[in-house]
Amino acid sequence: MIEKKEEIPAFAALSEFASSSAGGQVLFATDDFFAPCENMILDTEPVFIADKYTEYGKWMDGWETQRKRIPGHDWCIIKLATKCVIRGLLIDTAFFSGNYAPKYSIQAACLTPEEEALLPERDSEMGSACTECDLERVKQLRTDKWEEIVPITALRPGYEETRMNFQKVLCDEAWTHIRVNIYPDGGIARLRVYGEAKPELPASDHLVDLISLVNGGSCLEYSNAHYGHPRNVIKPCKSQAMSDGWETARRLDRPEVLETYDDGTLKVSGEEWSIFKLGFCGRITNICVDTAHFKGNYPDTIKIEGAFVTSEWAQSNNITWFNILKRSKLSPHKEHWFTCNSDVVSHIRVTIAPDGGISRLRTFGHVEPTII
Ligand SMILES: NC(=O)NC(NC(N)=O)C(=O)[O-]
Repeated sequence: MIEKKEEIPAFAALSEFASSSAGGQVLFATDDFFAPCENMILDTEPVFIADKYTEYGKWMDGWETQRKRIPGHDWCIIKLATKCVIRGLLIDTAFFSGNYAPKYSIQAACLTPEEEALLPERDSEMGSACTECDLERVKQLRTDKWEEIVPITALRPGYEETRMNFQKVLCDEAWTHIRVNIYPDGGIARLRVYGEAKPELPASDHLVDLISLVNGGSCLEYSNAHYGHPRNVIKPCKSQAMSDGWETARRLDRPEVLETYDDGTLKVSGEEWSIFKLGFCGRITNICVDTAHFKGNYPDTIKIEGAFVTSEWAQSNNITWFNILKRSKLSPHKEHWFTCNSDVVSHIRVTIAPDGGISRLRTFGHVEPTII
C-alpha cells in the first residue's frame, strides 16, 4: 500500500513570527529542566543525537520540561516578532517519542511594554523551573487579556509521519504574544506561528525599512528558490548562516557570455528575480543589500525596480516597473549601501544576475501616510 503523504496547509506559506530569526522571543517558561524553551523557536531543523546526554538527562533539540509529580501544567509566553493576525501554527514534536507533550492549547494577548515589564527576568538555564515568586509576578498579567485561540488539542508523537502537528486558527484579531500550554508536561521540538503582520503605522518623519517582515512586507513571487526562499531576506536580524538567505540554483545557461556592459564588465547570461509587497507604501531613499555568508556564490549584480499597485495582486506580468537601483555590482560577504530617490512604491522587484544568493535586503524610506 502506498502511504499518503500529509499535505502542508496553505497557511504555512504565510509570514512566520515566532522563530528567533524573525524576532520571536521566549519571555517566560514554567520549566526548562531537560531542554530550554528557546530551542522551540530555533530556525534550524531539529536533530537527534543518540549518544548525547547532559547532567539532567537525554539532550533534546526542543523545549522539554520534567515529569510533573504535582498538579498543574507547564506553559510559556512567546513574544511574536510583530503584532499579527495568526492564521495557523505548526507544533513539531520531532524526536519526542516517549516524552512528547500529549496535549496543548494556545492563548493570545496584546500586551503593552509596561505589562511585559511585570514578567520576571528570563532564566533559560537547563535544570531550572520557575519559582512561586516568579509565578506571582506573572499572575499580575490579567487573565482576561488572554484569549484561547486553540482549545486543548491532542498532539502526535515525533515520528517522521506524525511529527508535523499543523493547526489552523480562525480568529481575525491581531496579537503581540502567545501563551503555549502543554498538558501536563513533556517536549515540543519547534513552534511556528504563521499569519499577517499588523504593525502600528510609523510616524511619517521616521525612516523605516518598508520591506521588513516586521513592518508587514512579504514575498509574493520568485523565479527560483532552490537553496533558500527569498522571504528570508526581509527578516529583521542579521542572518546567521547561508541557509537563512535567498539562494538560487546555478543557472545552466550561465557560462555563455552574451554582451559587455557599459563599464566594460562582461554580462553572463541569465537572471533570477523575486517580488515583494512592502508593508507600507513609501518613497525609498536608502537600500542595503547584504551578501553575508555568500562568498563563492554571491550574485554578480543586482537591480531593484518599484511599482505602485493599488489593486489586489494578481500576477506580475502586466505591471509597469520603474527603476530604483540601477544594475550594481556586488561583492562577497558584505553589506552594500546605496542611496536612491524613488517615487511612492507599494511593490519591488529584485533582479540578481546571473544567479546566486543574498542574505538580507533593506529598503529604508518614509511612509506615504495618505496611501496605506
Ligand atoms: N529518555 C528520555 O528522554 N527521558 C526523559 N527525557 C530526557 N530528556 O531525558 C523523559 O522521559 O522525560
